[in-house]
Amino acid sequence: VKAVICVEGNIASGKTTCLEYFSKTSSIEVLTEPISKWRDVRGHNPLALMYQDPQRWGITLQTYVQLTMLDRHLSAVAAPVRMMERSLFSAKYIFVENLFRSGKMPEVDYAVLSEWFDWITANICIPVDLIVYLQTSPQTCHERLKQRCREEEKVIPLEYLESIHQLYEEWLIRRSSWPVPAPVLVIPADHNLQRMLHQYEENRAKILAASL
Ligand SMILES: Nc1ncnc2c1ncn2[C@@H]1O[C@H](COP(=O)(O)OP(=O)(O)O)[C@@H](O)[C@H]1O
Ligand SMILES: O=c1ccn([C@H]2C[C@H](O)[C@@H](COP(=O)(O)O)O2)c(=O)[nH]1
Repeated sequence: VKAVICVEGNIASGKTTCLEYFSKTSSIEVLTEPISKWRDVRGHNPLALMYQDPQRWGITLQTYVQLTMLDRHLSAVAAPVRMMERSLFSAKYIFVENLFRSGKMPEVDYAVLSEWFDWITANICIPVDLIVYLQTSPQTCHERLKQRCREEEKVIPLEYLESIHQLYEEWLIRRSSWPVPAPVLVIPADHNLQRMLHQYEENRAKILAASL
């Protein structure tokens, strides 16, 4: 039986580090976010453009994110357990929603993206068995983001991470915004690396149980 686990969390919450840890398990295959594609589609960088001018380029980035995430979800599974970074769902429920709610996405762009998303989810089966939510404070993410130093992300203020955090909490904890496609395992993720790895080990059985 194959299982799909999506690792969700704010920007720089530690998702890649978590996936890297579990990639050492032979029964687990890991799919990281297609961010290299978002930074280079035929020589263009829609991620950088979006941060520079979200009003103009938000729909461009999010259309491409939606395509590349769909491609990830539909790619052939090669191991008993698949762990992937984020999902088609968070692209829409967190990032598109954030652009729209903050007034940075025109209503018509939001409508077109929503029509696409609704069509995809109504016509294509996107199986998810478990969501692992790395729950952090926006301050922690802000510090880790500065430390990581991705060129495109230098313009991200703390307020942006606070909005993303609120949307994640509404979706996965308060469950007041959008449908949650799978059970949620919450892992507090403000701790240092050593403690985080220890917590991943403690949660290993629960995570792998998704494949039973
Ligand atoms: N528990 C931790 N404590 C301190 N720094 C961390 C921790 N986990 C990850 N980092 C660092 O924070 C940055 C963001 O982590 P990363 O795993 O890339 O997050 P994400 O994939 O969620 O954006 C990286 O520089 C990483 O080395
Ligand atoms: O739908 C999306 C998904 C991601 N992004 C942005 C947010 C970050 O700048 C990167 C992803 O980096 P992580 O460190 O893996 O969180 O891409 C977006 O704008 N829209």
